[in-house]
Amino acid sequence: MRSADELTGGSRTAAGVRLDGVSLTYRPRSRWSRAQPVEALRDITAGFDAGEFVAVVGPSGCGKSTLLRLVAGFAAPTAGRIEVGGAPVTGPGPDRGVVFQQPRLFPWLNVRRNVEFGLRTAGLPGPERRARAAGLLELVGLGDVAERRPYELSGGMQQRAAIARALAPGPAILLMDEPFAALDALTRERLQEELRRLWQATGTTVLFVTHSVDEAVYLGTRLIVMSRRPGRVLLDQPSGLPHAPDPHTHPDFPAVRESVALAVRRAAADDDTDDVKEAR
Ligand SMILES: Nc1ncnc2c1ncn2[C@@H]1O[C@H](COP(=O)(O)OP(=O)(O)OP(=O)(O)O)[C@@H](O)[C@H]1O
Repeated sequence: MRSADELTGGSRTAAGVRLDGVSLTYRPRSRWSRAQPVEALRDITAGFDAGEFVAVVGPSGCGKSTLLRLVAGFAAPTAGRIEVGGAPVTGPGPDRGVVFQQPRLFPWLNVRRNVEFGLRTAGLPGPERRARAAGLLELVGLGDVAERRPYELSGGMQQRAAIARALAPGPAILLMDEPFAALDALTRERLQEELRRLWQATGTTVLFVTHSVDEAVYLGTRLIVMSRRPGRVLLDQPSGLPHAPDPHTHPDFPAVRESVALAVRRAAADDDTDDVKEAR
């Protein structure tokens, strides 16, 4: 049995995240555009410890993906500061692995080569690359299909491959943007369970965006509820549920889920937001 370090590269330990007064307003790219600026996030301050599983929920359009993109370094905040592992985020980096709603695998590469991709660009020698990819594919249950192309896999298998690819460089934090939203209910449940197991095995920090309160409470050790746009943090609490064996079976699960669901309902009903003001 390989250790978690061997499987994930072991090059980095999990990192904490710090957001200080983070705001982002999307502005039209061209000065000739008639589109209005969109204030997506306003003054977000939060800190997440290394190894936490942070689940972010909130109404549609409240800025969840934007928050993830900022931590990933795909965009820069209009105001405020973001640090991962104590270092300011100035762009994307191998310390942050990203998994999107769609697997976005390279169709011209087989599954193994997809997982090896980041390791190849990082210059890892062939044998080490192959060993690490094989270990990760085993861990996500794809050992048997390593030589197949993405189109030959089901949606759930493709998403497992995307998770293995994101984990391959040994990221200090895994950023996941509704990774199971496009899957059928049964596959989604299975992958949630597997992700919990992977998180426990690798100890990496996870920032996970979802629409599902149940999924957030099942997976998250830390629960964040965002307001309607411009997104602010309405609720930030530890889940308080032990994550083994299965949080679903814990007697407090329904109460925690209800408190988060209530905060989401309040956020969605809040009509004192810019979206609603603009619509008036
Ligand atoms: N590139 C962009 N240019 C302009 N506005 C944008 C851009 N990307 C997102 N927005 C707007 O910013 C707001 C936040 O978007 P974001 O995708 O972060 O929300 P979300 O909470 O992830 O939404 P959903 O839950 O529906 O996926 C939305 O009003 C969206 O329309």
